[in-house]
Amino acid sequence: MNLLSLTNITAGYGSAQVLFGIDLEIGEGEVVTLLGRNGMGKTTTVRAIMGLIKPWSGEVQVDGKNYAGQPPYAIGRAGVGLVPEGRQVFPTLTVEENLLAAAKMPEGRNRWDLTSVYDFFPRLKERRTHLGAQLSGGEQQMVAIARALMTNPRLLILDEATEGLAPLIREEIWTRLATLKAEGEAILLIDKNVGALAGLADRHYVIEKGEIITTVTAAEEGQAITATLERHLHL
Ligand SMILES: Nc1ncnc2c1ncn2[C@@H]1O[C@H](COP(=O)(O)OP(=O)(O)OP(=O)(O)O)[C@@H](O)[C@H]1O
Repeated sequence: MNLLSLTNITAGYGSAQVLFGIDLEIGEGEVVTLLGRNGMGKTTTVRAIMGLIKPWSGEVQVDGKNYAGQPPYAIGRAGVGLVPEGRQVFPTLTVEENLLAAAKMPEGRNRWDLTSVYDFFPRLKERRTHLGAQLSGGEQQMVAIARALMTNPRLLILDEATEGLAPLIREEIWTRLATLKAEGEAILLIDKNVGALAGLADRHYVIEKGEIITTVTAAEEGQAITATLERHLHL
């Protein structure tokens, strides 16, 4: 059974339809991307998964149970953690307060706590008493990821995790994600860039105008994966 399975999701804002039947699956420990140019419906798909908007139709299943239309805490409790677009770190809370605000240890899942996220991101330990507003973009991104990890998710969803970051910090984030993958964490990466993701992910979904137009499997494409993805993305 899939960890997450989207079936024929349609959704939009007001009367404007944005998603036209999204099908997407993620298995335990799989790393999958959702790639597409600006405005194609990536963030809307994430919002539909997380219960931040109500899908017009279709199912959002976790372990075969449908959560479509349920509030965000329900999908969170089921084991899905989000690193939102724009990071959304609380500016007037310290790093540590940001992390503790999210902390959760659902039954049987206790990999992450303050100590282990500080081991994972030593920079955050150094900055633990600094306010969110005082952090660099890269540090804020680390807080956003660490905060999602503090919920001990089985599936981590990252919406444009490295947008606007300097290349070196971007590399560091990808390295951390590769470590999570090696530990068996399932990850859904949303992005516009294919370069770094091509090597990290098992499978790629390409979204265009609210529909998945193709699925590309890393194993099948081998070295040619970046070129294949760029062709599908019309880059
Ligand atoms: N809150 C909103 N209200 C109305 N329309 C919205 C809202 N959010 C997004 N849209 C519209 O929905 C469409 C898809 O947007 P979405 O943010 O899902 O795209 P995206 O693929 O994530 O792109 P980006 O990379 O620019 O974030 C766009 O036409 C956008 O203008």
